[in-house]
Amino acid sequence: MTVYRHAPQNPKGEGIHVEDFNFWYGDFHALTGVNLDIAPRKITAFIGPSGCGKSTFLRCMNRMNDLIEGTREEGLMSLDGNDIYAAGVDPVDLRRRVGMIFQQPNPFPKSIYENVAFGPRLQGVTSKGDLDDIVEESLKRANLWKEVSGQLGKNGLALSGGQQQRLCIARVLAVQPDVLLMDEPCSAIDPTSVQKVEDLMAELAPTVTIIIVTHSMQQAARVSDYMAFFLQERAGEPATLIEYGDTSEIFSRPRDPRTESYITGRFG
Ligand SMILES: Nc1ncnc2c1ncn2[C@@H]1O[C@H](COP(=O)(O)OP(=O)(O)OP(=O)(O)O)[C@@H](O)[C@H]1O
Repeated sequence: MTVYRHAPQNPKGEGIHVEDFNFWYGDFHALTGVNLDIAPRKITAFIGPSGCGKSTFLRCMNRMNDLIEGTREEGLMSLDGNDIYAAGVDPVDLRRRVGMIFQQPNPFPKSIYENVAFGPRLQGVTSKGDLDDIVEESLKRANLWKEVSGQLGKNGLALSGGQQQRLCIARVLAVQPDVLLMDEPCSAIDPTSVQKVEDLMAELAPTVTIIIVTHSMQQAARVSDYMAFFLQERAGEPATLIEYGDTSEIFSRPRDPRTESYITGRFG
């Protein structure tokens, strides 16, 4: 089954383009016939019931699933016109351009400074002045600078959960990604921190393409420009994209009755 749904206007061919994409974990066909274009420098939310492949699809976008043995994909997925699964693409380089934030904050057991400087150092930045500037700018972009500027030597793990999540965001921003993948980034942090992460997403969106997996319809409504609804209709069958479009339109006029059932809380 191939489902093609409304794609945002994207005249320059930028952003992530997906065509008839399928994905398998061993024999299990997890995703089928996904077609969509992710708008550059906007916020797109992936929604759907548990197990409908949202995280799987997100992880395909920076080839994180390559790290799981026995996985396989078919179809096209490109970033700014370049096939990310083409031979010769270095997944490590791809993951610098397409950074990821997980549900559980996962700072390194190092200082705040070293967490943020880690990626730039790997990229060959050695000057202390340059690293200081990158650390400060990244922490500012992640809305954490004011809280930690006087204690950059403190262990990242000693921060609160919400601060740790923003530290992880600063660590990703330090290598200047084009895309930020966020897999339920707010489900393990307190409400005040949720607000800070959502504010920061809005601040970053003009420069970074953001894709967020969320179980919260309220969060999807608050933060996203576009929304994609995934569904696995029957156990054992692959999930697929059911509806995709402008968030406010999907909430006010869903085109598919299954989307309407989900957003009105009738299942999932
Ligand atoms: N590493 C894995 N190996 C095998 N199957 C997997 C693996 N990860 C996920 N799956 C299966 O793929 C399907 C999609 O899972 P996925 O985690 O992508 O869904 P999801 O929509 O993100 O779910 P949730 O909202 O609960 O996080 C599920 O049937 C899941 O059991």
